[in-house]
Amino acid sequence: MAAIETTGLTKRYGEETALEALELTVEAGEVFGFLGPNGAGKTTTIDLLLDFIRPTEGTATVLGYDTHEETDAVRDRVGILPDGFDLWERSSGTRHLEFALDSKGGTESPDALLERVGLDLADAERPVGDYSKGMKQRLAMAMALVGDPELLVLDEPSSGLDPHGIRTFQEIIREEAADGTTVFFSSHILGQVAAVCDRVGILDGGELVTVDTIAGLRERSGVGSSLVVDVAGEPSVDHTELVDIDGVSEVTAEKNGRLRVTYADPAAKAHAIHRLVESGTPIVDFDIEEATLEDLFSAFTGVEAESVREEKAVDDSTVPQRTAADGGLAGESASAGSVSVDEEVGR
Ligand SMILES: Nc1ncnc2c1ncn2[C@@H]1O[C@H](COP(=O)(O)OP(=O)(O)OP(=O)(O)O)[C@@H](O)[C@H]1O
Repeated sequence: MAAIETTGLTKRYGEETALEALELTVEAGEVFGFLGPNGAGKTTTIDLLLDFIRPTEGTATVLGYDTHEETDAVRDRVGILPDGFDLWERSSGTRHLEFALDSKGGTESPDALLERVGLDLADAERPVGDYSKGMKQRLAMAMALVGDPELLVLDEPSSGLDPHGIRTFQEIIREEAADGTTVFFSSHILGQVAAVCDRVGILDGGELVTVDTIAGLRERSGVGSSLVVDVAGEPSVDHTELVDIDGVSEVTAEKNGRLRVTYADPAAKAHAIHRLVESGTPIVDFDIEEATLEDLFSAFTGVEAESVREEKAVDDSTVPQRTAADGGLAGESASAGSVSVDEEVGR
């Protein structure tokens, strides 16, 4: 059974199409990265999967349950770290976790969860209004992990985290995946997606542009990797001899006797080295420069990777507020939400 399956999933806001006929299958046990520039439709997709908003057309199932007809069954089994979640500023981190454990019937120890996300136990006693963005993000991750979810949905999980926090989150994702949990996460930070994902989907302008493994994206993007060879003196082989090798797309001589052989087919690099050695070219050193995920992203979306890191400016006014206080699964009723943790616990 697929962990996530969407059929023709579409969301329009008046004339604006946020998501166009999404056909996506995420297999159980996969770590799936959802990439896209600002406004691509990533959060819209996640909101639809969790029934925070309703589709204009199409359907989706999560863990085999219809997202709209069987919302409770979905939310019971999914841990979510939403984008732009709200916390109750006057309540402590521990109180938030206890609330999440109560709502989901989780049996984990709050201290163990806090330790896992790297949140100091003393800090957990302070009101979250005093927390930095990264500390809030760690708390929200701890809440997402409550109840040993079958699927983790993480919207921009590394937002506000320092490098150590990013490594901690990557470790958690790997541990969860090793435990059989499916992980679906959106990100702008392309390197982080490459570090943990089995497959990547690239969304652009509400449309799914491609889905593949990183290796598959490399192959299909046409963005070549390069063999960079340092030569003492002049190469004893003509450029055209190297360009003629199957899979080599370009050969350029750079300064300081450096030769750059760009190839789409990895087998071509061995042939190029062989040809250079055969010709008696004095090779001092060589290196491989792989096409980066940023290159691939630009190839598929036409958007430079830097620009996708800009802060988002989206009018969320008609989107129900998500809260992380029950694992981000408060949904429309709680989010309309007037019930705070303080009220809930009678303080
Ligand atoms: N409530 C809304 N009303 C009108 N348009 C909306 C609303 N929510 C989202 N949109 C539009 O839908 C499109 C997709 O937005 P979405 O938030 O899903 O993008 P995203 O990929 O998550 O972007 P980001 O990376 O910036 O968070 C955008 O063009 C956005 O302006």
